[in-house]
Amino acid sequence: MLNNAAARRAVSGIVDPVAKGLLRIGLSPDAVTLIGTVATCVAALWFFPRQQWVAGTLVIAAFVVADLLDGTMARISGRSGPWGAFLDSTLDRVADGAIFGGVVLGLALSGDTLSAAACLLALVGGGVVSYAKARAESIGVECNVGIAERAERVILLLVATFLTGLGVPYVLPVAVWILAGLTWITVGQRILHVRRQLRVLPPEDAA
Ligand SMILES: CCCCCCCC/C=C\CCCCCCCC(=O)OC[C@H](COP(=O)(O)O[C@@H]1[C@H](O)[C@H](OP(=O)(O)O)[C@@H](O)[C@H](O)[C@H]1O)OC(=O)CCCCCCC/C=C\CCCCCCCC
Ligand SMILES: Nc1ccn([C@@H]2O[C@H](COP(=O)(O)O)[C@@H](O)[C@H]2O)c(=O)n1
Ligand SMILES: [Mg+2]
Ligand SMILES: [Mg+2]
Repeated sequence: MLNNAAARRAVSGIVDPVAKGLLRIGLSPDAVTLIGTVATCVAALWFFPRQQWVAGTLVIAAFVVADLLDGTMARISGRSGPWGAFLDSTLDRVADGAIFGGVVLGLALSGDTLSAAACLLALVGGGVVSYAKARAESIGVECNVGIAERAERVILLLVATFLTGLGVPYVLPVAVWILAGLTWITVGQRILHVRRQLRVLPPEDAA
């Protein structure tokens, strides 16, 4: 839903100048992908298991935007390519594992094992959502569909962790169940989408 041209245009006024600045100081798109992932993982696995929700959210939010910056840097500098696409997508899965895994640990260690289980369901579902897209693309089918793509999943979880840190009750347990539901609905949407596309494609085009 958010991974579209309109959403990207809306943030480009901030993202583009920052991307140009990072290129000017000599950082490469790959370095930003890597730094963003490592910093996100360290922050998620340090703050969230300790239930330091506000600090964790703010640090992760600062570094997860590296995912918007790296592609912009690659495009501006004419370095977009299959290697960068592979690295970006693969490291997204690592960052998601750390963010959602950190929340699973935080919830479980606080004694809320039911919410921890819901968050685990959302984590596994998120992996399946992304796998479905990668596998669809490998057989020649575009699969940019679904109610809860990565941007929605990350933003919903981070808003919930932030509000929880501010003391708003029930928001994280409710959010992780909603996330688990929306994520698995997205799995279903992608499976149906691929099925429909393969029905309209001649067999030789769906390799
Ligand atoms: C009550 C209010 C409290 C507020 C508390 C603070 C909460 C903070 C919440 C959010 C802030 C952080 C927002 C960060 C958003 C980044 C999300 C993101 O993942 O963006 C990347 C996304 C897709 O990028 P890719 O193409 O690189 O990734 C693809 C994706 O992983 C696919 O996964 P799937 O969907 O299948 O599961 C893979 O399949 C695919 O392989 C992979 O390539 O990009 C977008 O979606 C673009 C639009 C995002 C718009 C987000 C709006 C962000 C809002 C605020 C950001 C502010 C920007 C400021 C920049 C400052 C720079 C220093
Ligand atoms: N290190 C990188 C990261 C990304 N790319 C290219 O950008 C595309 C993703 O763009 P986002 O704005 O969603 O990050 C990706 O498909 C690559 O083409 C790159 O080249 N190098
Ligand atoms: Mg990116
Ligand atoms: Mg990425």
